[in-house]
Amino acid sequence: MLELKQINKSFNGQPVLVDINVTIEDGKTLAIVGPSGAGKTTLLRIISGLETADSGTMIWNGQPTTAQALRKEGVIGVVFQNFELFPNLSVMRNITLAPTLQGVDQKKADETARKLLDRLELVAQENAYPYSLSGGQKQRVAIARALALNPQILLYDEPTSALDPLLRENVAALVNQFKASGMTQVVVTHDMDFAESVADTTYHVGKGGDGQ
Ligand SMILES: Nc1ncnc2c1ncn2[C@@H]1O[C@H](COP(=O)(O)OP(=O)(O)OP(=O)(O)O)[C@@H](O)[C@H]1O
Repeated sequence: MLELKQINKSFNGQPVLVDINVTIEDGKTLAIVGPSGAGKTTLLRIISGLETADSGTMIWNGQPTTAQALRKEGVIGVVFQNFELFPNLSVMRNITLAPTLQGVDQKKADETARKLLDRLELVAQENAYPYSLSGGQKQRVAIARALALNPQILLYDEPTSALDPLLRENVAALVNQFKASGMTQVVVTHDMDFAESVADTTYHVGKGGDGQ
């Protein structure tokens, strides 16, 4: 369980997040919702260690920690809004690059990647380059890449916004499939229908007070 307590963040003197208290429960899906500009992405970036809070604490399984420490330990995986795939690498290499940089041998990394490609229906795309993939395929590669590092919490930033609306149900099915296998997930979205279709708990950013 990851707890965020009294998180505050301002940009240029403008408060964006004020006293945020949120708990990410093991095996559950938390949706972080709120209007545009409310600070959803900022909160996700703080949880994933890409942004630093001005104040507040994080507690991981009862122990005080920092997002940077969690990131270093590989606790958190992130699926970015625009997927952020490496354009000059094949699907396979996109998935295996980080594990091999972390010391996993190439053969083992390839083996893990092939299992993920199979699970995410990307076997035929193994040698393809990102430019040739559909939006849904790019997103599944981004998910496979995050899962290759075996994170304990998977965060998604606006997973439906870069996709054809018809694919929304596919993403929801995938998130729910991961939940069934025990994954802890956090989904940042402004899409309330999507949030409802995946979330065990919904946290409202930008309403003031404790939105959980
Ligand atoms: N690096 C930054 N420097 C300055 N201001 C920032 C920075 N990042 C975010 N902001 C500001 O913080 C506020 C919240 O932004 P954020 O992207 O977290 O909102 P959001 O709820 O995710 O919005 P959207 O749904 O439109 O993506 C906005 O006013 C934004 O301009």
